[in-house]
Amino acid sequence: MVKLSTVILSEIKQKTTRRYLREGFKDTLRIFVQGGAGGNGLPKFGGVGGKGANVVAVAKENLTLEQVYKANRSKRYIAASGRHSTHNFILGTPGEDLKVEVPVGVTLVTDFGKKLGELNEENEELVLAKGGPGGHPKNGFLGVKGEAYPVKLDLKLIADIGLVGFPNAGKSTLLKAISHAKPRIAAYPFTTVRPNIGILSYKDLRQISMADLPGLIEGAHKNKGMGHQFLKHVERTKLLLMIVDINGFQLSPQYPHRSCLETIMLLIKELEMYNAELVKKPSILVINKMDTEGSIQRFEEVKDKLKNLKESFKDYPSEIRPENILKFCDIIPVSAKERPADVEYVKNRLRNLLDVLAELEQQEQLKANSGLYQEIRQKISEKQPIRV
Ligand SMILES: Nc1nc2c(ncn2[C@@H]2O[C@H](COP(=O)(O)OP(=O)(O)OP(=O)(O)O)[C@@H](O)[C@H]2O)c(=O)[nH]1
Repeated sequence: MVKLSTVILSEIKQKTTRRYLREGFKDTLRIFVQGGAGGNGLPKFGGVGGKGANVVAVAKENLTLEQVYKANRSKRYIAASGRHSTHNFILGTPGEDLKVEVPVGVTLVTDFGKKLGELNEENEELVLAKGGPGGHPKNGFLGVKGEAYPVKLDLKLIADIGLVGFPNAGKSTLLKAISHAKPRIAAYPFTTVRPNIGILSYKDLRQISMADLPGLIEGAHKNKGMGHQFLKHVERTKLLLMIVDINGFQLSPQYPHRSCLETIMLLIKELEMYNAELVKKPSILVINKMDTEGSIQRFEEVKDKLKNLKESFKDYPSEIRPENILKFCDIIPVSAKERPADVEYVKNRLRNLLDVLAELEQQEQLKANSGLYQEIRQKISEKQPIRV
């Protein structure tokens, strides 16, 4: 009996939710920064006070926001003041800058929404708060206070490709298959949240990174589920890989079942609601689960509709219809789970597309114009398969 119920339960239990979807997701950290005060001058001798130190952020690979937090739980970074001018040291010594190590990929924004900058390279530095000048004749020999305000550290993943799709579309399956089970877990903040990054390796040693960005569901723009939290990571990817199940999608029994075409429409809508710029990114559409029963017929039915999305979407109500139409550089039916050759083909096309984009970027042609997708499509078709 116990054995029977275990079997039944294991049948019912399809898969557990990903850990980072169950637990809270945090990829920002708010800190307080204060530049050091300038030292006072010495009017009697015309002495100038030392300048207050700056608070400087320094980018470090493999550092997480959690580590930043653990290194200083008070989250306060107050730089040293400059020394006062004295009889012995007429020129006060300036304070030594306070360096705050932060993860590569961080954007730094003040509470007033002012973007201080982003740090995308190892050891890149950014002054967060300037120290005040020392006291001198023009300020009455009184040292000035340093800048002080809270700063938000906002971490965005940097990957070449952003993999987006509704739950169960097969994102993890594809990522695992395409990166040959070498998924590297991103050094990511607050450890409970770890969007996966897979590395696609090619015979010529080229490596391409792909981030699996889960949590997107229908209605995410109304803050359903994880809302749009993960979509910010798409902003920094060079191309989008959208994946849908040929059989469509149903979030739960309370939600309507969406066909494959509707799923594509809703995905584009969600991207657009987050940031209309996202739908201008070069994208490839992967239609997954082509091994399932009836999939070939379903694909035949939808194939032509995918060629003209604008026309195919026009009769849907505006709440679910996107305003912008994403133009796919390629549409690929696959079985991520059952057919390694399909996965290899996708891997090839991604490489082709990234190569074409790099060429176009070099020629500074990558401007949003209607003929561009035609050109990209043509160029990737001319590319030879790459040995993967
Ligand atoms: N038949 C079939 N099943 C697949 C295929 N790809 C994925 N699946 C199955 O679909 C289910 C969901 O796959 P996942 O890779 O976890 O999907 P996901 O998009 O990462 O889902 P979330 O983790 O919810 O975001 C799993 O049971 C997979 O085994 C496929 O090509 N064919």
